[in-house]
Amino acid sequence: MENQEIVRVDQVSMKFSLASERVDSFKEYVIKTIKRQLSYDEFWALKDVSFSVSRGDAVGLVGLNGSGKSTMLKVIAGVLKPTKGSVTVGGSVAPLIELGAGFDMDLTAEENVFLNGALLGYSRQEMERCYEDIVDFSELRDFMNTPVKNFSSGMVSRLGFSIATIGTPDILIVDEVLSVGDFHFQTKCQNRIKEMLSKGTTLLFVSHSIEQVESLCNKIVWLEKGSLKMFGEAKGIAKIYSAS
Ligand SMILES: Nc1ncnc2c1ncn2[C@@H]1O[C@H](COP(=O)(O)OP(=O)(O)OP(=O)(O)O)[C@@H](O)[C@H]1O
Repeated sequence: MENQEIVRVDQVSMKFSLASERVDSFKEYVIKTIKRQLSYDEFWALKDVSFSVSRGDAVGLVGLNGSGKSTMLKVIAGVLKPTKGSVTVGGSVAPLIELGAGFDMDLTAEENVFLNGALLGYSRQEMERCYEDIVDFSELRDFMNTPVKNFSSGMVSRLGFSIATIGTPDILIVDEVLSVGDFHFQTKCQNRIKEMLSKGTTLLFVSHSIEQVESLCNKIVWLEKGSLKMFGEAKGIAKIYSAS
């Protein structure tokens, strides 16, 4: 990797196998599997995608539904292993993907702060130091003793975002989280991301709002049906994308 390069995506392709026929029961599934009667369609969600991200860049991933944006982020976050190609990442990664996915819904919000912190690799002491900040930022002080199963999806996301952004990671991966929560909280999240950017964090960001991408990002990766359509300076690409 070159000095300033922090993420390199090199000829990445990702294949999913989809069952091409309907199976109505588990029994039928087992029988068909044993008899090798199940057939699968191959689906390439990413096709030979390459780009490189420099330290401090804020990269917006844009494209229509199903173009492969979330899959790309998951491959970079290491959640999915690419079928072909490779991804090289030169720093710590905080993935804000499916916020609250690590929560235990039966536990209270407070218990989940410590559980989620542990999942993100923080010690109990570190989490105790950050606890007040998390409660403040989430604006959920009155609900910290409530089981998370009673939270609305917006509240779950607020808590998840507040925990996931306590540190200053080298790379922040944000998938659509800014589209949840109300306008007031979206603005707060956007400001926190800007703060992290000003401290040198590199951002990879999926949003359906080209305005949001333009406001946060200096580079754009435009995906179309799994292929890279354009990659480069945000301003120019945003104009072409908006007009398309
Ligand atoms: N685990 C999976 N198994 C099978 N197919 C999948 C899986 N994950 C994604 N896909 C398929 O891959 C394609 C790309 O999905 P992806 O979620 O990356 O698109 P996206 O650009 O993020 O879409 P959206 O804008 O709707 O969020 C879609 O057709 C989707 O159905």
